Amino acid sequence: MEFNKDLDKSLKFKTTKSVPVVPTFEEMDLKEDLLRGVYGYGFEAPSAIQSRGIMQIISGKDTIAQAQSGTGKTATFAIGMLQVIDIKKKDTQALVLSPTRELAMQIQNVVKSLGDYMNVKCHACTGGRAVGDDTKQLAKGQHIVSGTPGRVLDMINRRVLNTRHIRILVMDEADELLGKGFQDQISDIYKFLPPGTQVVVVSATLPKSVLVMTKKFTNNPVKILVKRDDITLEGIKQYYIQVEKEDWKFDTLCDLYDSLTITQAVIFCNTKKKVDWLANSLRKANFTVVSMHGDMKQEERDRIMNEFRLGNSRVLISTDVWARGIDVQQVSLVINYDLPSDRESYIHRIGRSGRFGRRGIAVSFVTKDDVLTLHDLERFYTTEIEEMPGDLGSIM
Ligand SMILES: Nc1ncnc2c1ncn2[C@@H]1O[C@H](COP(=O)(O)OP(=O)(O)OP(=O)(O)O)[C@@H](O)[C@H]1O
Repeated sequence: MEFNKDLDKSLKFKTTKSVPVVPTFEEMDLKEDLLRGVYGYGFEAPSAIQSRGIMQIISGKDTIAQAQSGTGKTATFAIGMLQVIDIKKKDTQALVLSPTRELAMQIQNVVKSLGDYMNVKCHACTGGRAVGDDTKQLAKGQHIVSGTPGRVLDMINRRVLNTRHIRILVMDEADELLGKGFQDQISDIYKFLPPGTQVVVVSATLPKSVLVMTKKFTNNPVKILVKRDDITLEGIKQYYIQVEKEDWKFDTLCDLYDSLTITQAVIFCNTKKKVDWLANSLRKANFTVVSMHGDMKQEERDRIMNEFRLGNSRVLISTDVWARGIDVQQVSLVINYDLPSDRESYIHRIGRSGRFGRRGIAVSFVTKDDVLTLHDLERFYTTEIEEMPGDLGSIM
């Protein structure tokens, strides 16, 4: 009996008591050139997760950091890493893993910007590019590597990425990385890291099954967690539109098009094929859209990302390759043309809007078959998804 009780206790996950809140960046005692980088990037005060997480990471403790979408998790681990690396040494001292190439590159950019005055070298090590380029870049010495699991593992196996001096591993979107698709690669990479490597686990969603799994990688971690009913953001209003059947979605979307272009919008479909079909159909109907998914060549993906980030294209259609982490502040509207197939994806998708306190709107198209899934989302996150009032333009 005793044993079971203990096991039960060990499976309870709660935010660690006594995680201090540090209200300003000055009080974090950061290196001067890092602090300059933080202000230079335009940050004035730390967000909730930054006030709690940065110092824990700097202290060297394994850290599980959960916070709502768009609330500054990237800078939490970026500032943490930049503070602890020794810039005088050329070795790779920190490794960040994330599930998509675009996210790994975005993280590289954030690290380089925050670490600009430190002259940090940070390389994005992602699939879809020439291996030779990685080899060249890594040979120059990179303090921090931000990559996708497959390419990172490949570079380690080829002895191009030396793991001997790595002291911190960040798993961004950790629940995705520890899911079926990446689990084995993550375990393989982990085996190459020096014993005692500090592990930082980050995501907006951390289901219990994943928290259980983190036990394999972490040692008595500090936990900063969000209760399930606090995961959805007040600033993102959630609506649904009931459509009789699948065929009606297209006309519904066409009716909304003008509102989509007021700022920028992302439309999610569940398959690559459907993304292609929807993009082509909209273009045939004379609407301007761009699309992106994992079967496209990397140069094409890069081009679309650039155009979208610049605001030159306003409506992007994509798969869940775009669901996590991607930060384009001008996105204020997310459409689920298809409802996502899991609860976590819903949170990540709608979180592409409403970045850092901005307002966002999420609209899900719901057929009769989806009604139960929609109710499940409402119940699970204790949130309200209302029927969309007539005119989207009027609520934007
Ligand atoms: N302290 C800050 N002050 C002002 N802006 C900030 C601050 N921290 C982060 N931001 C901005 O907030 C936006 C969202 O940050 P970030 O992408 O790190 O969110 P996230 O928590 O990782 O979200 P997601 O769960 O979607 O990955 C970014 O544009 C970032 O530059």
